[in-house]
Amino acid sequence: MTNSAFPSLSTPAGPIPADAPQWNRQRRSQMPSHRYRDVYSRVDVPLTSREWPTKRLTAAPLWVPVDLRDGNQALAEPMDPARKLRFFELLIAMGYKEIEIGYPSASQTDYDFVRVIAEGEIVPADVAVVVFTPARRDLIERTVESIRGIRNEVVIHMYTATAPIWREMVLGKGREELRELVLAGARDVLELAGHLPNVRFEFSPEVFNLTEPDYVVEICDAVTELWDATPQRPVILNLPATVEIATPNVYADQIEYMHTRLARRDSVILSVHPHNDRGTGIARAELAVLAGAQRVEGCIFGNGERTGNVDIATLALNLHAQGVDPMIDFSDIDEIRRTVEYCNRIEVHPRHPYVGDLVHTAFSGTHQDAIKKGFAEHRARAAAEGRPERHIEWRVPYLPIDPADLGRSYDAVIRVNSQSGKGGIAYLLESEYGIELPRRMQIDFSRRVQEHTDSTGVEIDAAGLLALFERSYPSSGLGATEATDDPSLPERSAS
Ligand SMILES: CC(=O)SCCNC(=O)CCNC(=O)[C@H](O)C(C)(C)COP(=O)(O)OP(=O)(O)OC[C@H]1O[C@@H](n2cnc3c(N)ncnc32)[C@H](O)[C@@H]1OP(=O)(O)O
Ligand SMILES: CC(C)C(=O)C(=O)O
Repeated sequence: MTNSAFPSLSTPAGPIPADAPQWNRQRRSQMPSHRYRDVYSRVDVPLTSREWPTKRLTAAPLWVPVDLRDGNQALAEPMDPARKLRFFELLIAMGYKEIEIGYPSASQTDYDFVRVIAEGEIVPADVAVVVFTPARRDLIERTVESIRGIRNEVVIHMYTATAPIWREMVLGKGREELRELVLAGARDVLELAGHLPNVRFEFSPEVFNLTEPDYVVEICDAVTELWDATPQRPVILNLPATVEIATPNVYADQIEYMHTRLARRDSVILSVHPHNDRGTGIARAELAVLAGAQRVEGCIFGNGERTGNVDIATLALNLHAQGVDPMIDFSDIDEIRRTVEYCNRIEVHPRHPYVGDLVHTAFSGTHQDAIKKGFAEHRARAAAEGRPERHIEWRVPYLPIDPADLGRSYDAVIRVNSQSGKGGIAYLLESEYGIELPRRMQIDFSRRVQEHTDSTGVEIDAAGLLALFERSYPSSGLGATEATDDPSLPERSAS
């Protein structure tokens, strides 16, 4: 049966599943879901008991932004040198201590940028830079050549896909041959850069999340042995969810499996690199840290191939919102966003966590009412405690963090349309014009605002509210003039 409004869609015509509860009348759809297999039939997830669900996030992991490599390789127009430099300077200013700066064998631009880092004086001494390479000798040579002269710590990050489909379809190798390819690459890295005292190594078994667990432990252990990982010169093992394929708890199980089985564990920095194909990159990274990950690679605001890399700004601010220092400075999030948008030439969505234009805004009446009461309580409590408002505990309903922590004002916290109520309208008039409406008048005026916004269908700003107010109550004498002492009419407060 076709749906007249949406002719290309057909109403599901299949049966209601036999085991569906009485209250659920959904029918089987026409979607060809039988074409896909669940994760449990694609990869063994052998953990039977787990510690991670009982753990808590109490400290920030080491954040490693990969915007200049993984983010960059996803852009229709990769960053030019000026954009790369601007992005890099932003990352330094925010406080990142390890930054992936590129894939020097990919293009002359990437190579030249590494040379800019090598030859300039722009990297603080306590910042390590990461360069990325596949396990191919020619490309490893080019990578090592690119870092010559860098005095900072450098991480050479080598990757090879290890999952069966990639092994067979892309690289044309069996398990043993692939192991040999990885070890040959690792030997090349060691031969060409092992003598450089400021260089450390990282290995990523790409598509870790679809690789047989015993095999990935075997490969990783072979690599850490070859590179002779020690606590003084630890090796980073980075376990990517290159393409998300399962619920985040499965990834947490996979990470805990590795965390508890890897050899030389005290000489390994366990790192994760989630993507966001299922929209669960954040959850994946958070659960992975519970499961033993110490380092997280991602992109600020989640740029990256397909649906992006995990968003390390959201991850960090999730910690902040739990009272944990994110170790990265987001106190001017709009400046960060402007720079990221300029460099990536991609806009940040208005609903993007923490940074979107609308994420600190309530249009709906009951939420506005709660926020208004929350602000009043906040101010009163600060006064009662004799402490600045910015220092006391934040408890305002519907605002998970204080927008001021991110350098934002409260201007857009309440915006009025037909979904709004008297609390929000009163808040705007009071905060913008110092007009305090008595409750009876709030009720009356909000009815008039409702009529107005219902008929126009659009938002009304504070100036529009004031004009409507003056038209509605000409005898109030407010607006540009004096407050009245008639108790049924509003007062203009001293502020
Ligand atoms: C998950 C990730 O983000 S991985 C990073 C992906 N990023 C990029 O690819 C961006 C930069 N890449 C590039 O500029 C180019 O791909 C280059 C310069 C690295 C290589 O270019 P080319 O030599 O033209 O090779 P091409 O791009 O076709 O790569 C495929 C070849 O590399 C091999 N390969 C792929 N990954 C790896 C690896 N990690 N280690 C060794 N070989 C690999 C493939 O088997 C294939 O070999 P074949 O040609 O013998 O079949
Ligand atoms: C190779 C790794 C680090 C990666 O970029 C990925 O798997 O997405």
